[in-house]
Amino acid sequence: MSFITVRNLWKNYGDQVVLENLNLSVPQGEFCTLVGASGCGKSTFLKMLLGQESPSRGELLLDGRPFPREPDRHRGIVFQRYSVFPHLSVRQNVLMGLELEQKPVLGRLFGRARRTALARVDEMLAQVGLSASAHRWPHELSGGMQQRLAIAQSLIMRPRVLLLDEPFGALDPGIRADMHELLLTLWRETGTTIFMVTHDLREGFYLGTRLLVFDKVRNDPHAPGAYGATVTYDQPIGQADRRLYQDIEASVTTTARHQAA
Ligand SMILES: Nc1ncnc2c1ncn2[C@@H]1O[C@H](COP(=O)(O)OP(=O)(O)OP(=O)(O)O)[C@@H](O)[C@H]1O
Repeated sequence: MSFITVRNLWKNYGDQVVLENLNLSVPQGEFCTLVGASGCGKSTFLKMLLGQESPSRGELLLDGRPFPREPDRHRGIVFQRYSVFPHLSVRQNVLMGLELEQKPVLGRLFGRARRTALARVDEMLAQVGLSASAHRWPHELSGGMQQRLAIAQSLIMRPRVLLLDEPFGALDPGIRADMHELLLTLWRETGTTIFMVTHDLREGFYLGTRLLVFDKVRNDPHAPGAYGATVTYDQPIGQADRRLYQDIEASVTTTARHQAA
């Protein structure tokens, strides 16, 4: 059964076609990795899944119903940077979502409700290895720790869909490897459906259960905005071979060169 259905989806900004004719059917618990040349509309697609942007044409369905037009607790997002609140401690950053959910006006929990929420927060911090940093400020954390915090902040809300926009792009290779293992563990534990944008095809192959390549099939050098990108490869990972890897890398590089020209 399709959890997320994308049907004949288009997105334009003014005269510029960014995405054209996207069609996907994604079951619950899938880990989709999205790759493609810069400017191919990967982040725009995530923003539509989040409810921050709406499609120009076509359908986006969650459990067979139109996607909520506003971001909500069922969809979490982590960006490459700046996903956390700099003026809140680590613990408060993770607590805030629960407080706003339960007390949308006051934004604060008291008494037993607060103790229960804090117990959940502390458990989440332990899962991402940040227990010892609970009372620190985000600027006191390394890049990897900040991304752990951003992931904790999203997952505490138990989102049905987790959107990751190049979450490890700014991290050193060693830290990235640790983050990969952490993310895979959390994904297996929570069963959440993930869409993750990456510029690293290897990372896409390693983490995902399904690889989606965004690319332009048509290009008019005189009218660069006339055609948008679409999904050119939709590949279950595991059945992928070296030849496919090379084909995808070549097609993405060719489009990147066209965009830069
Ligand atoms: N709010 C907006 N208004 C107008 N144009 C936009 C807006 N958001 C994105 N675009 C344009 O849409 C195109 C796709 O942008 P998007 O950020 O989705 O690409 P991307 O594939 O995620 O790129 P990158 O890999 O560099 O992050 C770009 O040409 C961008 O300039």
